[in-house]
Amino acid sequence: MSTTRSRFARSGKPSKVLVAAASSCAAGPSPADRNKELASRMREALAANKAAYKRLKHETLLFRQGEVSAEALQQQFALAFQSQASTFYLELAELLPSPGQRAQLLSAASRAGWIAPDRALDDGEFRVDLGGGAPDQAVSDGWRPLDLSRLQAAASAMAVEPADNVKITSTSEQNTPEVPSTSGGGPELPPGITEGEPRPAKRTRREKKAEGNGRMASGGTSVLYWLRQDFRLHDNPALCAAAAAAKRAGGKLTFVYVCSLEEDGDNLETGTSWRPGGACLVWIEAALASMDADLAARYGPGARIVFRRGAYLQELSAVAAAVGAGAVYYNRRYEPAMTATDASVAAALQQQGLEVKGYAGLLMREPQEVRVDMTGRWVGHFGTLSPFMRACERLPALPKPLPAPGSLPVADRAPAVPGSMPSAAALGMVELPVRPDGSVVDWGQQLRDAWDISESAALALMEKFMSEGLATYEAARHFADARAVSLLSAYVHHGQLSARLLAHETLARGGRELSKTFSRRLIWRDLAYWQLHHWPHMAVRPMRTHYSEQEWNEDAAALKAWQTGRTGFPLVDAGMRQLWRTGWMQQSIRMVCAAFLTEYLNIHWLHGCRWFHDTLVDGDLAINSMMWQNAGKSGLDQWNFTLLPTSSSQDPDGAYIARWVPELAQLPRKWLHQPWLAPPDVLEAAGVKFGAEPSCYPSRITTTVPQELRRENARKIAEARAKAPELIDASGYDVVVVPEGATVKQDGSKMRVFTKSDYRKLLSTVSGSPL
Ligand SMILES: Cc1cc2nc3c(=O)[nH]c(=O)nc-3n(C[C@H](O)[C@H](O)[C@H](O)COP(=O)(O)OP(=O)(O)OC[C@H]3O[C@@H](n4cnc5c(N)ncnc54)[C@H](O)[C@@H]3O)c2cc1C
Repeated sequence: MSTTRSRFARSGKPSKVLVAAASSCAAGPSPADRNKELASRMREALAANKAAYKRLKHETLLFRQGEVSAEALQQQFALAFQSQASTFYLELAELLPSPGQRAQLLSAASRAGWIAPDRALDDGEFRVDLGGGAPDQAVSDGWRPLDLSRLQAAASAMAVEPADNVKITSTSEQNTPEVPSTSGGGPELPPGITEGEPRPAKRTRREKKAEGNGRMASGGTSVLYWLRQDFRLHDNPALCAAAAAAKRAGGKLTFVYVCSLEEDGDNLETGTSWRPGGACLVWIEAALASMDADLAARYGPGARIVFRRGAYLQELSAVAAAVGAGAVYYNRRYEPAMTATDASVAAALQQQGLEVKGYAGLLMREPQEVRVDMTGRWVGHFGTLSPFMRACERLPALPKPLPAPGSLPVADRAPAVPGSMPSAAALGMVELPVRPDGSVVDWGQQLRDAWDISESAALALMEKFMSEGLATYEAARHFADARAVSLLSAYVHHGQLSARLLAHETLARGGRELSKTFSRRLIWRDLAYWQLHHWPHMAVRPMRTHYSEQEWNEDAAALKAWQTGRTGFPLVDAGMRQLWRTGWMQQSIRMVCAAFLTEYLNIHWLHGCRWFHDTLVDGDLAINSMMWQNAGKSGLDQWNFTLLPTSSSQDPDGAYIARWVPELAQLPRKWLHQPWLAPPDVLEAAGVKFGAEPSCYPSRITTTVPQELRRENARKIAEARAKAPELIDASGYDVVVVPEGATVKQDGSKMRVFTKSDYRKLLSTVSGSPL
């Protein structure tokens, strides 16, 4: 423990070095107001440092109590230190008046490892000058550590005043901390580093020597590209970097996929993370098969994927040894179990002498990058989209998406690694029940029939949406038949479509003007990951902690009816049947089904969350948990609208119901949403019979008036809230304890979250005390 403390003691100091650097930079020709601004930024940085220190003290205490592992604690230390330094440097650079000064500062920061090398490049004109080669080459150049003399040459070529008066204290010589290296792609990278190489660890003499001849420290020349949730060639930062590294070292690139579900999360019953559900596994298997074929067709047989089943570490080590790899590259994942797994695998591989590098390829903004600021102008409640969006806007612009590599340094022949499986299907990740007669029930076929699971299909669908759907999204996105939505969620979730590419395309095609809502959808996605990062238990525990006291119904029969689409409420049943058959539902229908379970049946949102996780092809721990928490009213947001299962606005002509609930297909549209109201002769003419037999449409599982059911649910929420007055503010709003690091200013403080007005009013009735 003392080592960790001393690490922080050293890493907590660099603000002094930064201050020295900053003041010498500011002492140049900058006007007085720049200095003022600089001083205030520095004060903020120092305050943030203090908050980080408090947080680390708390984490250390938890470590002593055995609640936090040594590894997690070390990561916290590394993050706290790096994030302060990185943010500070980047902000400081913005304030400097001349490109020469900026370049010097960023370059020094990059050499010291405080910011990613590509940030140093990202400074306007310099990027142009240094990225002058062929597109692939420019990309790979961009990832290399910078050489200051090259920057200075570039500056003088552009006749930029060399900033001689600026004396920058390079922290690399003075104060390189011995924090655990995150170059292993651990989850925690500093804000501001959205992609590129993580901060390099202090290089050994052997490594420095190896760099001279382009070889990796281990002596291997080849690179493993570890595929996970990034089944694509376009805009794939880890792939571009891996290819460039292998080219530099004169080695080959090998693609490897390891199936180790056990290490990706717990099973559905327990724990904070759930391994991918059944529908997602079907998708992954097909995505791997399609990518394997694409790779071979485009780059030759040497690009075929090596399929392994077993523990990540063991399998990656075995493949690395077999192909002579000295490095493993991958795009990061963000679910709690996955980040923990990745960090420990990376650390162990590094111990074996392999270079391990993680990149940001799944989200637009990595969760640890965004800090919400609730102190300025009020734009919305904590945890909702607006403050999060504002925090994202303060970050550097998103880098442009990368093209698919034109060529890859792969072997001439398909890799033959003993112990590998011949195909994705042979990994056996999808469990298929066997009938008594021995035949296999391939339930995944209906999903494969419903979707073209390939990168090319994702790109084609995006193009179709851009040219046909985007313009109508705003007005027609709520229709159940998905006439105006993109249908891209599963492709985005599994990394077959880059979120960053989708965002860039949307912007380029006038998305902001055509649909404010669609332009924000991917920010919602990042918000979900930000929530999961700060509330790692959000898949299993209410984020408003006092809601865990809520009394729910335990009604297995009702739950089963909901899952199988036999509730007797046609819109709910249509949605749940579509989910089972295709693994997908349009958002409003997901909301109708979710609200039906929680508000009308008063069944715990966790049951719904689990079912969706297992049956959705886009089943995403972060988004699914966020949406179900909100449906269950215990999330940071509460749905403040009524979704009646009998409403016809999502399916005005009843075609959606008729498609998925064929028992009602002949019923006139007027009665489709509430068939129990249809006169007997109409029912008879349409051939509709109510009953439990499969040929009949089920009778309603509840005949209580929906409004009364909702009132009852609200009463139960009020009772739970009344037990925790300390978590309710004077105006009746719930408060949550804000996790450290989630905001710019608030660390560990209590913050008000949006609370429906009827819940606020009801509370005083239940608790008997005026608010
Ligand atoms: C109870 C419930 C559970 C959900 N579970 C998931 C899930 O597990 N995985 C999932 O991807 N979406 C989930 N959603 C969000 C949303 O319903 C789907 O993303 C959307 O319906 C997918 O269709 P689309 O691609 O046509 O979306 P579009 O409307 O075209 O949106 C484009 C993209 O934006 C993202 N997006 C859209 N809505 C949201 C949202 N509310 N939050 C975060 N990102 C969003 C998705 O990546 C989507 O592909 C859930 C919604 C509800 C109400």
